[in-house]
Amino acid sequence: MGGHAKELRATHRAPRVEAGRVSAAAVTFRAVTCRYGRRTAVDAVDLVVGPGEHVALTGANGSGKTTLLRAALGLHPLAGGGVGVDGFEARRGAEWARRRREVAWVPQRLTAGRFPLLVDELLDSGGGPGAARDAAADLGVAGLGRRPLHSLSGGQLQRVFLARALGAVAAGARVLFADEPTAALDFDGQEQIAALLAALPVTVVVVSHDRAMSRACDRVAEMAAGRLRVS
Ligand SMILES: Nc1ncnc2c1ncn2[C@@H]1O[C@H](COP(=O)(O)OP(=O)(O)OP(=O)(O)O)[C@@H](O)[C@H]1O
Repeated sequence: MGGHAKELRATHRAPRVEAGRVSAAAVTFRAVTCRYGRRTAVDAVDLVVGPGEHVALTGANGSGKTTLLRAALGLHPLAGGGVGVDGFEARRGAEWARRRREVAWVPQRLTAGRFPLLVDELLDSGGGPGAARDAAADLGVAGLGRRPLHSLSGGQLQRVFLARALGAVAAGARVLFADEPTAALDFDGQEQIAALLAALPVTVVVVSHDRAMSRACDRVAEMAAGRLRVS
């Protein structure tokens, strides 16, 4: 673990998520390959993330980071390889559904559009409604519960999705995938979220172009043109 990560973990506690009540799982990406039509977006990626380890996934735009995480959740088909959580590789629909309960998820490109959900309804959908609402309060979006998602600003929406994911962790998810969770946040928000994720006692894979986030992680893995370079 890097010195900065240790320091952050020592000084910040994730809100309402107690270390003793959650456990972390290993995540194993094994020769993961994904395509869009004939174009290969993720090319035989191998990565082992230990239980409780925090890995920042960086790399140029279009290098395959989002596709890799979506494939690990069953949201993009695998053209080859597999993704194990504590050694178990999902294959069938029900197994992917279980995977999405095991792995808390902060998606990228939070365009709620006209999606007809209220903030509270989204918070309640992550499996840990009470903890998600507590996290929403800690993240400064508690007062937005009756607002439709499409009426929020980008940063507010990002905080709501983070709160939902923290609720899922409190409810037992042992892994968190977050795809650019600070992209829409102000500077204070970026620091707050980097510290908050650093304090989480679960396995974390976070896509980020934000150096504070990379520094708060144990390790950086860099994607380039669909391939992975681990430092
Ligand atoms: N729906 C899609 N249809 C076709 N090609 C796609 C689609 N989504 C992504 N791609 C392509 O797959 C490749 C990887 O995209 P991906 O979104 O995984 O990259 P990324 O590293 O997450 O990028 P960014 O940092 O910009 O978010 C890119 O070449 C992209 O153009």
